[in-house]
Amino acid sequence: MSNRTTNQEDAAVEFLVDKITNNETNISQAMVVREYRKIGEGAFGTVVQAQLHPYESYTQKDSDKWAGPFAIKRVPAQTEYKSRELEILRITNHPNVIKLMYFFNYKSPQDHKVYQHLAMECLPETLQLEIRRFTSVKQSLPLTHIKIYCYQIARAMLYLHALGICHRDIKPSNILVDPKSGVLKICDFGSAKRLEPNQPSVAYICSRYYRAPELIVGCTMYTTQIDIWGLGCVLGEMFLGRAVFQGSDPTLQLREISKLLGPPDKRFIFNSNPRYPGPLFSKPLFTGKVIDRFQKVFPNATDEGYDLLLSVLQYDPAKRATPVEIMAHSFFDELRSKDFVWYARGSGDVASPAPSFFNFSSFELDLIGKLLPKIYQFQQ
Ligand SMILES: Nc1ncnc2c1ncn2[C@@H]1O[C@H](COP(=O)(O)OP(=O)(O)OP(=O)(O)O)[C@@H](O)[C@H]1O
Repeated sequence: MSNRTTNQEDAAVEFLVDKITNNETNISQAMVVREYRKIGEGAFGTVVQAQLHPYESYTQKDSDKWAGPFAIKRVPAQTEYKSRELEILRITNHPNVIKLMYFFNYKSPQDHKVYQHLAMECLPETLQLEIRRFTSVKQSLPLTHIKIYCYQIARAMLYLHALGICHRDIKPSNILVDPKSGVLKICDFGSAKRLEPNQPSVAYICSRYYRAPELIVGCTMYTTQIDIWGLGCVLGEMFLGRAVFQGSDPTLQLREISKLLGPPDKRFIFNSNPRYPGPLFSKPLFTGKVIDRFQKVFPNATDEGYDLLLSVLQYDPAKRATPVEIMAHSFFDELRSKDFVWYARGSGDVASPAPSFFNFSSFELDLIGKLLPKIYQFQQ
């Protein structure tokens, strides 16, 4: 076959790649790639839906050997920044983290540049789209959906953070969901990094609305707790239907945060970055208690919801709840009930099977430790 052909029947593009590596077996072989739908476009790459076929049996056109569908992310190869994504996806293996199935490099016949391709399992939607679907009809996500999604984000973070991996770009468009099964997986490890203790990292990371306050003031010695701030922003967005802190420029982002949390403590700013040159926003922008402010901003969040939001949206990263504390929070007690039922979007009044929330690996059990009876209380 020619290197790149267009199949008229379904307008798919097919091309042969000499060496495609299976992430699980590490075995490489020649395969035909059939790309048939663009599903995402980011700052760095394109994501297409595709299938793969071993080249050796390719002539049996209608054989059942087409594997997929996969989501193939294509980014320019050999930039130090992007090679981390492959490195990280090669070592991660968790129900709430997107799984890498195959990877390969391929020289584009258009611009003759080499692109790295990551073929991942494909989920139907992003959390961003799911939130929008409800806001477009002036609703917010049902409370049970908010719980199952937030719990799975925390579970992914427990795993990633224990490996030292900080995602650094948590936001609803980097969270994939299957609204039929309720399964959630974190994707886009293009900004992720293994943080080493006492090693600085760039502060200019993470999308503006989801940036932790320490990043806004230029802290370079941050921890994986910046992802917990992102979780708090995503949780708030699920209640609200729109991003909670929408700063119109990077420094005004801190002002938006202070409208909900009150002014940042000067010590917090100094500890984050003693040379922070920006505005301190030390004047209170509302009167009354912070909890009253939360109740006003998130009228439908429930008492447990306020408590969880307050525990994660903390200026001081050391005071922010950890992933295991979040998983054990009473906000998720409904999920632990043996009578738990939920109704997937579009399922009418037919109850849907719940995703597996508690199928912990021994690695996770070690991390959970003493909190296991709290996380798993009603099922024992
Ligand atoms: N495994 C997947 N399954 C389904 N859709 C996916 C998958 N991976 C990515 N996408 C889609 O492609 C979009 C872009 O992917 P990704 O965020 O990894 O790329 P990016 O270039 O880093 O984007 P950005 O610059 O917006 O962060 C996602 O928002 C999502 O819509």
